[in-house]
Amino acid sequence: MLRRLNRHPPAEGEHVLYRMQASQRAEGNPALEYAVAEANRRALPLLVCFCLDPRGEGRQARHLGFMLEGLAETGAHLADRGIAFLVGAGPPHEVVAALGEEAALVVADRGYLHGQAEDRALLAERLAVPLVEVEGEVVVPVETASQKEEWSAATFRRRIARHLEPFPAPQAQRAVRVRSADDGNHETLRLDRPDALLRTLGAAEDAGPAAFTGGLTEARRLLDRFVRERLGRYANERNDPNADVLSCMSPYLHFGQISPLEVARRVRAVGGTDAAAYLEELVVRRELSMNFVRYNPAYASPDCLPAWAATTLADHAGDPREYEYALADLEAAATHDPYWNAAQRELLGTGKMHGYMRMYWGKKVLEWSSTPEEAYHALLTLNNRYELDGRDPNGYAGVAWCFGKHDRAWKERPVFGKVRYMNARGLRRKFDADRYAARFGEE
Ligand SMILES: Cc1cc2nc3c(=O)[nH]c(=O)nc-3n(C[C@H](O)[C@H](O)[C@H](O)COP(=O)(O)OP(=O)(O)OC[C@H]3O[C@@H](n4cnc5c(N)ncnc54)[C@H](O)[C@@H]3O)c2cc1C
Repeated sequence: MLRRLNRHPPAEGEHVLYRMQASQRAEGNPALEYAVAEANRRALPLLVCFCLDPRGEGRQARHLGFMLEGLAETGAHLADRGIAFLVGAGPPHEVVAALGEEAALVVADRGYLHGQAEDRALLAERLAVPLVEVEGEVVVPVETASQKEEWSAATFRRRIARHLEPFPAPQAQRAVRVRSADDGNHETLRLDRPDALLRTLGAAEDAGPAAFTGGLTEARRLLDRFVRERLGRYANERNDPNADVLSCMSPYLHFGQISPLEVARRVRAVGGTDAAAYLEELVVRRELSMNFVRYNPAYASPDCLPAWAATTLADHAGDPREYEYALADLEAAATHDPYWNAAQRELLGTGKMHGYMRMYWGKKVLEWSSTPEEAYHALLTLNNRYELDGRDPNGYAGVAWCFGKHDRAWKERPVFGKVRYMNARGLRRKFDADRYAARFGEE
């Protein structure tokens, strides 16, 4: 999906500029391919720029390190294609606007969070040339799938299904007509010295590195392993954290290091129940999250909740809590619950908590906080600080789900009201929770 973000007439210029933000890859990237086509049409070189923004609050070295690994590979792939990759530091609308002064056209990709949309709006204002946005982080463009906020996965599934047959085609890759990779005319930060960059960006180092290496090559290696060794058990075992059947695509999707369409097509080619269960998560659930942040301006607070959930939580706001923990206790995995602590330790140690435990983890914080607002804040803080895939539409939707979003009312009970409840007994029924607790037990 293409969208003009300002009304400037076509401009003469020395190059076409692609401002890479959400789609941090040189393959399967619709914004990049559109920019190549536009540069070729004008017989101009294409420059790709990426902006490291030191204003990013509370970002951990683990996120930035993973991102820089991916960007280094992307830079090398772009160079192979004859395209210069310029990395700058500073507020994006300033860095990109400066490079855009001599551009005939600026192209942007599309992230859905408020900060990303605001960046593009500021850039559209600053530039004196046309700015075009190209959507590439979804299988079905968000406004094509639905024109409004969807109530649940069931309502969204029906809408998006109409656009999945025939299944969207992969992005064709074009050669550039005019090379820019070796003109040496532009300044760029060196990605081969990530430590220096992390210092420049003021990244916090509380968490230590995550257990994943960034970049498309690693994403494809994991995807390949998933399809060969794990997909066949996905439908039955994806809710068992001891089974190790997940794809681990979320960090790579979050940073746009692999195309969601590439992942979807690879799995779909296998077919069968397991592939269908996976596509339900990757396409329906993930793109429902994009729908949520696109259409619900309050996605980062309990104000986003449906009326029934807000009402029932308010009705039970005064219920006594059996346990109450402050953010610091939660962060330190210092609760009375060995399963919850194990989940928090998995997160701290690896940068990725198992998906099934994320639900339990969120529900318990709601149960153990003095107010739903405090619980909401604690969950988003921990999720965004430690999950490698945090600060993502999926994270906002996942936290909101713990408070009733995209869900229905259940039997009423203390603290939760009619919001779905989870307990340790339920975990033990589903899988060997003690084995999981031992795996991520205290040292
Ligand atoms: C409280 C809570 C917080 C969460 N925070 C995040 C987050 O910050 N970032 C994030 O990407 N996901 C988040 N999720 C959703 C989900 O848990 C993760 O996407 C999944 O565990 C990632 O691991 P994977 O790639 O190995 O998953 P797989 O099971 O292999 O799934 C493949 C892909 O499908 C998508 N997917 C899977 N489950 C969901 C889901 N429930 N909702 C939406 N998309 C899904 C993801 O893109 C994932 O990469 C959260 C869920 C909850 C309940």
